[in-house]
Amino acid sequence: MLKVLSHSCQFHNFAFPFHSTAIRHGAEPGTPLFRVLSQLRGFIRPNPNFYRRAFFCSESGDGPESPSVVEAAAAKAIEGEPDEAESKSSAAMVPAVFKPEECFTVLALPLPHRPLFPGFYMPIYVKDPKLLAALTESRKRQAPYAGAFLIKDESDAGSASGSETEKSIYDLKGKKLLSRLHKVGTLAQITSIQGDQVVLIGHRRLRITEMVEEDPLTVRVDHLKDQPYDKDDDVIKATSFEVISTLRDVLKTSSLWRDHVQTYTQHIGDFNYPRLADFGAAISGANKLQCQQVLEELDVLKRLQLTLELVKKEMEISKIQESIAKAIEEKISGEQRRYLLNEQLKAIKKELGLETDDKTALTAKFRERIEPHKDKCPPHVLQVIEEELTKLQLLEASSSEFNVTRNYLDWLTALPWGNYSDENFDVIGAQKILDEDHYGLSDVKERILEFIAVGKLRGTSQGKIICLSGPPGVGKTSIGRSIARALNRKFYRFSVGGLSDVAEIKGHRRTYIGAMPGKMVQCLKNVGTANPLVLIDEIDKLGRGHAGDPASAMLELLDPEQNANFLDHYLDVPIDLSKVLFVCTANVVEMIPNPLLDRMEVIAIAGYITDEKMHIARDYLEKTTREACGIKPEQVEVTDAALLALIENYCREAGVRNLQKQIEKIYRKIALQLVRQNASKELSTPVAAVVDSSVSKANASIDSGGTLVEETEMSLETETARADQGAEELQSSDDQIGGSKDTTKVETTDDTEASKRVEKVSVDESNLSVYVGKPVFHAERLYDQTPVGVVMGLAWTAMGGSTLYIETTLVEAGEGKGALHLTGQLGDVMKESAQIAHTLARAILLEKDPDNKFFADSKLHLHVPAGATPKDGPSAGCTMITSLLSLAMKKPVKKDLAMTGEVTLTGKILPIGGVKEKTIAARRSDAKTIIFPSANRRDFDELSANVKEGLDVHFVEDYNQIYDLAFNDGENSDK
Ligand SMILES: Nc1ncnc2c1ncn2[C@@H]1O[C@H](COP(=O)(O)OP(=O)(O)OP(=O)(O)O)[C@@H](O)[C@H]1O
Repeated sequence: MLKVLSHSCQFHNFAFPFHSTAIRHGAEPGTPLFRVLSQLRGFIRPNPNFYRRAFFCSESGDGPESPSVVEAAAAKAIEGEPDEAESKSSAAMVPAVFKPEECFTVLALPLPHRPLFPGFYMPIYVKDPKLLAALTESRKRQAPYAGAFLIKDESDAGSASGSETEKSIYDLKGKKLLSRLHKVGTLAQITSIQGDQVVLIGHRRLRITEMVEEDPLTVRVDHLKDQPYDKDDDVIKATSFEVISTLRDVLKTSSLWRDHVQTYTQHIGDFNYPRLADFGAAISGANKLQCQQVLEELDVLKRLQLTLELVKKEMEISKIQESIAKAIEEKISGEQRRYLLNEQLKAIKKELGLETDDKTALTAKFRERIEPHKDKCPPHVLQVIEEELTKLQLLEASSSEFNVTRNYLDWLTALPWGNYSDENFDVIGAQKILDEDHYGLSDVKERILEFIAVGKLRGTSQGKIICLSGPPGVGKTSIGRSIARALNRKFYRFSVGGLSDVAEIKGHRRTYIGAMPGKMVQCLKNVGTANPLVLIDEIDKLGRGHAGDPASAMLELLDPEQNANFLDHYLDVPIDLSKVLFVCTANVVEMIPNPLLDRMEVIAIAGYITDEKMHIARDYLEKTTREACGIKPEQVEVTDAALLALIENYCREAGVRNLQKQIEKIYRKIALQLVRQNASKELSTPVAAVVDSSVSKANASIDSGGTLVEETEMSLETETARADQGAEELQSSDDQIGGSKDTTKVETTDDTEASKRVEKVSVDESNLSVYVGKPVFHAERLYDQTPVGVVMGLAWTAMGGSTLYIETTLVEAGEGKGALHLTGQLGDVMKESAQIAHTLARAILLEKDPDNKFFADSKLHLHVPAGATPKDGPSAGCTMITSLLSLAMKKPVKKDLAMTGEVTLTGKILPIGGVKEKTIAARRSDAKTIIFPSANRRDFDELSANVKEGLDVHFVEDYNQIYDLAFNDGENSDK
């Protein structure tokens, strides 16, 4: 059994003394071939191991070396001495003293990978003990020769892998094995046998003629001789030079070959053309069949040509190899360079103190941040910060845990621990600020001033929860901002409308990816002080949470008992929120969760009456809008009549947001008008002229345009044309906006500079619709004098108070037909209230007029407009009774009467809510007499004088009093 040691025909270096004699034989110095080979030697660097290199063996076999020397060299190679292993594939050249030409019967050694070329070493493994014994025997008999033959590929496909070929070859014997061997092989000298390892040296070409013995396979052979050739043949010379020059080219790029060539040129004495061909083929990486072809070729020229083909291919490969190596080297060296430079830069920066490494820089940053607050910062927080900083140092900078810790420290150190803004305890100054920002709202302002006064006396202020409730646009949010200004606290606002995730308030746990602290921690970081004013908007619209209850979380946040140690899930250290002043806003107090409401100080802002709105519009909204639009006060005049019309016909709601929008609309239009005027004037001459109100601005422009042409004597027609065009544009804009020419005045005052000329736009009742469109509200009042069966009631909505009419008519009359039909989107409570009213009205009528069977015999229809608006509540009870009685008695109620109050079955009048809103609504509808339950007297008394002014208000306990007021003009009423 054979196992080949090296896969390609690799040549091991063997320690062997150099033959200076070798150079004496062979190519003569001075011949061209010699010169080329000498040049080739020039590529070879001097090698200190040179004298220990191995050589080719001399084909003639008449060299001076004994087999024992060769054996020693082979043994060394097999043992793998370091200097020799370095050039495993170098060639070997061994002189021999035997007479191989006498060997005609040899043991056949199959070579699975490559043929053995004459002059080359090849170590193989012989696994077949019989063959090994025969080889050992023949060596002992001083005939240490065998035939080495390449194995043919099975089916010549060459697809079988090396190990498969070996396996199948091991099983073959005799003829079968013979048929698998190439007929041409090499006579190999057995130089050493160690265990199953046999080192062969190729000597001469053989051809198998017949089989002599089957096991081990022994064959009879012919010795092949190269065909005679002419040494001076030009073609042979040229081909061999080409082989040499190609080898030289390969040498330039491939260090692998250097050793081969070095060895070869050292043995230049043995040089001849056939040997050159063998050498080229043997050291090329060509496949075994191509090598076998070279081996079988006896025509020297052809052999050289075949070899040339192989070395050329080798050169191409080596070029590719070189470019690959170069590319990789460039890449690696580029990266290395970059890395090195970066490291150097870091080191330099560190040395200069410009930068420390990431972790140190981070730690320093956090320490620096906490340093100023260190004495004010609670010890437990300092401890956590220290622990986290230590942890940060231990963590790998690229780990996710590092990022989590860094973010956590970022939050923890960014909070204003113990950092409070200096509070303002100056009551007078605070009042000034509050008055500056808002008109009226005396309740709220008073409460804030009380708060400041307490703070001043105590020397410190305690966090409180104030809840501002009221319809939209009454200034709840803006007063919150103003309170913060008055108290000199930082302001932070967040809305909790629809909030359903507790994490928004309490933060996420740090374990979640993308975890964030809650709103309150964000607020503290944002404002940078621990005592801000936090406005929590829309607390009545707090969502119902699916995971956790936001209301309870809000409770923990707001409750002064609990929030001194508020625990955010993310921060995980208690925060003191007791110094924070919370102001909440709500539209409907009833919607606020009870435990929260319980802890709040509710201040209701009911809405504004016309008079208040006038003040707000004039002194606040107009001013801010004017500034926002960049208009000077002298450029515009909005008359009182226009404002009143705006409030009464366009903005009837309780708040002033809509009023603000309308004023903005007016001012925007004025701004456009002014800019257009200026634009057209730039085309014409600015001239000092006071234009009469009846003269249009367009004409003024045209006049001035004309003057310009005259004065400057510019006969440019185009200029005039442009002025004309400008005038036309202006005319059209006047038509749109100015409406009547008398109402929009343009005044041009002669100031020092022409640019300071002022035009005044006036807005009054007559041209208001040009700015804000047609009136939205015509009249809330449906009837001038309410007919029989109709009574004005008063209602409260989240948008403020409003008047509503209760209308009752007779559907049909007939004995026993008494019934009541209700319409107007009434809720259950209101329906019940209507039933009570029906019953009570019947009882009262019976009492007042026992013969009147109206209710018993009439089918009635009670309706509450507007039908599209859902209504509910018991406070229209007394209005319904009055409406029913009015119809029954066919008597209209007193003119300009409005009433509200819940009625019991016995006729008692119970209190209602929203007195202020209802009073304001009654005034808006021009009601002169109002009836309230007497229990609401206190509420009414608290109203400011301007709201109560000019109203005839009656407080009643019993329905009979209302009856008197409505039908008998109030003889017995209590005012
Ligand atoms: N009394 C007032 N004096 C001056 N300006 C006022 C007054 N009341 C309201 N405003 C102005 O009206 C506008 C609307 O007010 P704001 O937004 O505070 O209303 P709100 O009550 O918070 O409404 P919502 O309930 O819809 O949030 C603000 O520009 C505010 O300045």
